[in-house]
Amino acid sequence: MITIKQVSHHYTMGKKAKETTVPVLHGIDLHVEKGEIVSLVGKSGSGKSTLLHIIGGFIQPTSGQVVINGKTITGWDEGKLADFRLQHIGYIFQNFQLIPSMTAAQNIELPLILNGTAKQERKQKVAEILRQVELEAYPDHYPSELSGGQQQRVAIARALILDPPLILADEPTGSLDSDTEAELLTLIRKLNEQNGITFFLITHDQEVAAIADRQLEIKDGQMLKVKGVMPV
Ligand SMILES: Nc1ncnc2c1ncn2[C@@H]1O[C@H](COP(=O)(O)OP(=O)(O)OP(=O)(O)O)[C@@H](O)[C@H]1O
Repeated sequence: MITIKQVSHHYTMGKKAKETTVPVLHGIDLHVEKGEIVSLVGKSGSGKSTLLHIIGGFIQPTSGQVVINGKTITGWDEGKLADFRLQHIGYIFQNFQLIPSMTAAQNIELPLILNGTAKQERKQKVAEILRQVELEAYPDHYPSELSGGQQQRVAIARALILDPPLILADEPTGSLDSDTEAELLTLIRKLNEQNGITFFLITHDQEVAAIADRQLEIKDGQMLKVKGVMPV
């Protein structure tokens, strides 16, 4: 599902004459099988988010190759990447990133509008996914009228609505208390087992890392050690 070959990345900062480079990732190799849950842990600044953004095609690596669901996305233009993301990748973020002026149902419906799904089918799919994340009683609530856990379930429903085979999550439980976190982890496991969705999760949290089939650790931009099998 994800193959990363010798990916390195540095950011460039400052004005042209005084540019400095910030090296972040160094020769990363990584392979995630379809249907796996893989977690990535590492200290702040170790390069986790940069790697996630590279996997999602938001950042082109300085060197190396990224293959997602059989497609080598390295070097693609933004339009092609945006289409690819819509079909293949769902995102979940720590701060949910819901649109505050839209209800739960409207937030979830948005990707369906973007991909041109007809209205009746949209309504049907939103109702179905609201059931799956156990929010059928809250379609008309705005994000500010929902708890943190409910907001994150709306975000998960939005990530799932186009049936992507892969979900990338950046600290998905970072804003939740421990009970809500446990509920969310159960939901992730259920979605993995029932729908076969592959999850790649960045986390600081051992509870989250523990639900993964495999746990990767990054230190100073290099893959450190792997619980289970080797990353490639
Ligand atoms: N746009 C940018 N320009 C310059 N440097 C950046 C940029 N984004 C990140 N960095 C630097 O790259 C390094 C890795 O950042 P990254 O966000 O990938 O780390 P992280 O492991 O996700 O950290 P955290 O756990 O704190 O979110 C850091 O030193 C950061 O300052």
